[in-house]
Amino acid sequence: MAGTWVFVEQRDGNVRKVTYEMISEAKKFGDEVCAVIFGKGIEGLAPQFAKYGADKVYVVEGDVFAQYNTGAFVAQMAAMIEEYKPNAVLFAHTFNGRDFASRLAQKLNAGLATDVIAAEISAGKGVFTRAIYAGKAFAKVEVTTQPILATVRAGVFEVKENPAAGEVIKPAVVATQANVYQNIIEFKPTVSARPELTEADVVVSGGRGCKGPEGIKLVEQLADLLGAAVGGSRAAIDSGWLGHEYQVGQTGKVVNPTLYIACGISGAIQHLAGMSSSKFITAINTDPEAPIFNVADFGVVGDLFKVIPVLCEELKK
Ligand SMILES: Cc1cc2nc3c(=O)[nH]c(=O)nc-3n(C[C@H](O)[C@H](O)[C@H](O)COP(=O)(O)OP(=O)(O)OC[C@H]3O[C@@H](n4cnc5c(N)ncnc54)[C@H](O)[C@@H]3O)c2cc1C
Repeated sequence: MAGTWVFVEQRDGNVRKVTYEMISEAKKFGDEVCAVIFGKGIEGLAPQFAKYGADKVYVVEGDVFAQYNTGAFVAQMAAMIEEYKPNAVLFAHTFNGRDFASRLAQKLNAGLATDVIAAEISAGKGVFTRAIYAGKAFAKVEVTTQPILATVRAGVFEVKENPAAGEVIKPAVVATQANVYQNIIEFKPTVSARPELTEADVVVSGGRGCKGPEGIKLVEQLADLLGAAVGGSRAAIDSGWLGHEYQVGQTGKVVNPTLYIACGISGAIQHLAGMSSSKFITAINTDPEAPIFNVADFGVVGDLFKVIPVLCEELKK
């Protein structure tokens, strides 16, 4: 068994940055690195993976792969693993990546490390660091079955250019419509000019302290001046001030930006689970005892309705 495979996370030909992060990191393990892409009309994407170090690109085209669906993707990947025998397969720790990797692990009876933030992979052994207890502690887990499977958190590994051959390989397509047991009837993406929450370099989030849509508007203004994504605590989401897709935390999205600005968010453990690995954390909160200040690099004890407008004015200068 040889080679580290990286499953390409893409939708409609838009490749998520975490794919390049995984390819760049995989180079460190000294083994052959292969990108694996499933989709329809995606062959043109193949050359871009070579730039970051893909020695080979497995391209699997077909109608059945037009949208992510568990049955067909698992059947196809399992057949390819059987044929090519990679040492490890990495997936993005996204909703689809989590679904895919866990179902594949079950089918192959293989070990899976999830939400990985550091990895060491050698022949037959993968040692991974992952956050546990909502980010309060870190566990090192060893996967000893083959292939080694892992889902990787976005934003933890650096993207590095490292040109490689990128030889395109077209494996036999074995998945058919018979493997599809749920159809996506309609897909409506949220249209936003802001960066995608899990990939943004800066995230500005609002919590219950925003007190309503007016406070959230201030958060959005600050985000737009910084070219940032908007996020929210569950309290803000449950109050209906932001859609569910904005929730950061244990039951929402995990973000890992360079800068996370928490506005009117107390810092409950379930919220920290989604943002505590941000490189720099800033908090605006009226309560100096708020737990968010325990993880903040920089904090403003103050009323967000006063602090954010001043910040916005400064940023406009
Ligand atoms: C199983 C489970 C899963 C959960 N998953 C998540 C999750 O994924 N994400 C998540 O966020 N939560 C999650 N929660 C909820 C979590 O426990 C907290 O209830 C939630 O994060 C609190 O949101 P908040 O910080 O906005 O509100 P609060 O805790 O009410 O904090 C509001 C903060 O705003 C400050 N404030 C008030 N007025 C102002 C002002 N004018 N200016 C500045 N600051 C002000 C206050 O001092 C306070 O610190 C989960 C809970 C459970 C049980």
